[in-house]
Amino acid sequence: MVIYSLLNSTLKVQANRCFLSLFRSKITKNLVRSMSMSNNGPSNKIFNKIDELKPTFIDILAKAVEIPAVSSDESLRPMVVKKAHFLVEQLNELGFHDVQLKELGIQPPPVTNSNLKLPPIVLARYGSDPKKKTVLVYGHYDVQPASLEDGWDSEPFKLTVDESKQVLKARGSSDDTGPLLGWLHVVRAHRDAGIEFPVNLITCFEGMEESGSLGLDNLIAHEAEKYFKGVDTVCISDNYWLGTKKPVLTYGLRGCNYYQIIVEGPAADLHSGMFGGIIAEPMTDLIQIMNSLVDSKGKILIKGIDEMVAPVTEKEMELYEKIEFSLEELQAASGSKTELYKKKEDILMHRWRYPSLSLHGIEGAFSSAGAKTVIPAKVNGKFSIRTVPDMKSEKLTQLVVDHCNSVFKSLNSPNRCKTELIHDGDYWVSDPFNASFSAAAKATKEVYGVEPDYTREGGSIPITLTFEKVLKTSVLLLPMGRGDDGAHSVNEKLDISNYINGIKLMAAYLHNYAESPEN
Ligand SMILES: C[C@H](N)C(=O)N[C@@H](Cc1c[nH]cn1)C(=O)O
Ligand SMILES: [Zn+2]
Ligand SMILES: [Zn+2]
Repeated sequence: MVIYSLLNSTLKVQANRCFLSLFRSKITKNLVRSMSMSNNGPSNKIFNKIDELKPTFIDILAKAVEIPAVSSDESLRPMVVKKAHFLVEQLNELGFHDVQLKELGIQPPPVTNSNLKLPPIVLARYGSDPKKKTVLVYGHYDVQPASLEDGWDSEPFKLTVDESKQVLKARGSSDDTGPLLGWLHVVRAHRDAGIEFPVNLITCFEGMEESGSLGLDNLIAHEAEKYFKGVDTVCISDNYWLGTKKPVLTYGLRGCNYYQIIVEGPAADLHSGMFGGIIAEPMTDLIQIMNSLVDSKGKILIKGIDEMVAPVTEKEMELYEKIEFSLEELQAASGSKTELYKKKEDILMHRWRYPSLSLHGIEGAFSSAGAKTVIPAKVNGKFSIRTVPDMKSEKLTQLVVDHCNSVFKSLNSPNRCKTELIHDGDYWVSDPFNASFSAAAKATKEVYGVEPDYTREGGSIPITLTFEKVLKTSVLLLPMGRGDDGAHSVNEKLDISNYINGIKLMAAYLHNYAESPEN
């Protein structure tokens, strides 16, 4: 009744005036949606269709993961581009319109091939009804590297359907090819079931997320008033439940600053029998510097970082108490009992709201089997720092570079040393009680029968804050996979139930958001 009279008065205002302010047009859009969707929520019909389409969804995932779209491997860049084209085919087949591949130009240094093109952004629309809300869905089609030698039980770029465990195993199954395809499957299910799509959908799929989302900030700024004009909210499905049983909605991410320390000296790799003991070895210098960054308890040893971290508040402490968490599940996910903390609060805080520094590897070092007696001439040590409020990227980089330079200086080495930022991406923390989160909480109840937990994530999705700031919209993180999926690790998997229920969750979320009286 209230809705009707409000709607009537809004429509009268419309009739009496020749224009609509942005504010009024938003209210009208919401009320019209409330009315038309009220008897029509996410029906069993769409859920049944999603169940029916399960073999098709698995088939499409199999085709997608076969393309080794590793963004960090320059030699595989054509494969990343091939996967973008694969998505374009899918989008066209489903009836998306205005499908565009947006080029981002040449990859900035540090890069080996100075003419390397960044992979394109895949933009597409499904519907453009001014009476409907517009949801932008972001996902990434690039993946982390993977090879059998890393210890995979099966070929990483071939989907293994493990019937006994009911899982889909392949690189990208959970991060992020499976969830990205989920949005396309929601469209297919609506189309095949003959159900009207509840919102206008815009896709923004990138191929550089695993390598710092290079170029995407600029594209979002450029398209804010063009392709992305009118976006009411952004939804990202590119993270995971905290554990293996309870669905979650995520309202925070850590940022990531990725660095390399390059140490070089000799003109070429040398025989350690001939030169060992008589020249300064780059690797020896590098190890000293890397060893000075973090201790075995995870404490960052670079001065000035702790001072940048926002203090814990009492209110924040209460949030951790409510969250369901199992130490055993964490141990199963890591395949070990090597955790540094035992208490839930300590573990969650150190994953979500404190920075961490991880040493990733050394390019140029001997790393194969056998016992090669070589002195590497040039080595690049790679490490990253997960950032949290209120750390500032530029200040952090200054602290890191000063620290590495000072340690190198103390070695009195004749070698050359340079420390540089490879890429950075901001942390993000949001209000988890806006219309988008409410729609997702309702959807979670409808699909899983439970209220979700509200979590933050230790990982990073560099572009999240940009969407929020530049498009001036809310952003929701709606994960599909579980905490033990093995993203970035060996034998990455997505449970079949998470894949199918995740698609239902996306569908229910879009319907609920469309019906919501607010934006
Ligand atoms: C959480 C997301 N699925 C993810 O894996 N993000 C990467 C992004 C990244 C890569 N370099 C810096 N950030 C991550 O958190 O490692
Ligand atoms: Zn990832
Ligand atoms: Zn991801």
